[in-house]
Amino acid sequence: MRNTESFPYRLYLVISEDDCAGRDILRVTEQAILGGADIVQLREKSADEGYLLDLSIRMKALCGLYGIPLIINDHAGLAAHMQAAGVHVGNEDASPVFLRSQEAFRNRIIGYSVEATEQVYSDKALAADYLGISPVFRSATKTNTLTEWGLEGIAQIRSLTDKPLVAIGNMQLHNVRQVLQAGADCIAVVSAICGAADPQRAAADLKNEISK
Ligand SMILES: Cc1ncc(COP(=O)(O)OP(=O)(O)O)c(N)n1
Ligand SMILES: Cc1ncsc1CCOP(=O)(O)O
Ligand SMILES: [Mg+2]
Repeated sequence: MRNTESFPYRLYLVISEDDCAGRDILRVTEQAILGGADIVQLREKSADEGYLLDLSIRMKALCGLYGIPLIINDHAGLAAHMQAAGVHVGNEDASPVFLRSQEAFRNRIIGYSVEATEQVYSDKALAADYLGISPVFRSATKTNTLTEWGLEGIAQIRSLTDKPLVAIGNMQLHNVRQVLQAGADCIAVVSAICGAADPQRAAADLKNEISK
């Protein structure tokens, strides 16, 4: 049986200030939540430490108002320090095995990106709460990627693990149905929400498609 009880989320907003087309990141996040995003990841790749801490605290307060978990990308120390719901790490980041051994992460969500088949049944994947299928389709938002998994890749990963699977990479209204049918549990989105003229509407349309 798939283990989605520990990770019941279906629409995952991944966001940075740069993704918001000049709009306020907190406002875009709130609109996405109002539209149906049920988990949020702050993914700032180049913000300085002090600024990132301040922004994460404001994001956590906003998410807290709606009972939405905040995941911090890459920065495990920051996630623990500010008591975020969890951290997302890839293959260049802290290992999920190491993080899980730390008291601070025993009860926090750890997400891990899978970029190659052998990673799906690795110790890192076993230690994680969900696996990011990274990327499902090529995306202009993140270009330093390895495998474009496609629908066949999702089905292959599904056959190898019961971990909750988060599909990321060019997730759009027209492909989420097939992505879920192929075996993903959750859809993670940057540009289709953050770059939309109406982020709330875009999130609501995606959530509606996911919930069909
Ligand atoms: C949900 C989700 N899946 C995959 C990623 C990618 O993480 P990573 O491979 O560490 O790359 P960066 O995001 O750090 O550039 C993600 N962030 N979220
Ligand atoms: C962070 C990340 N990890 C794999 S693809 C990607 C970017 C997804 O962005 P978009 O939803 O705009 O394609
Ligand atoms: Mg990373």
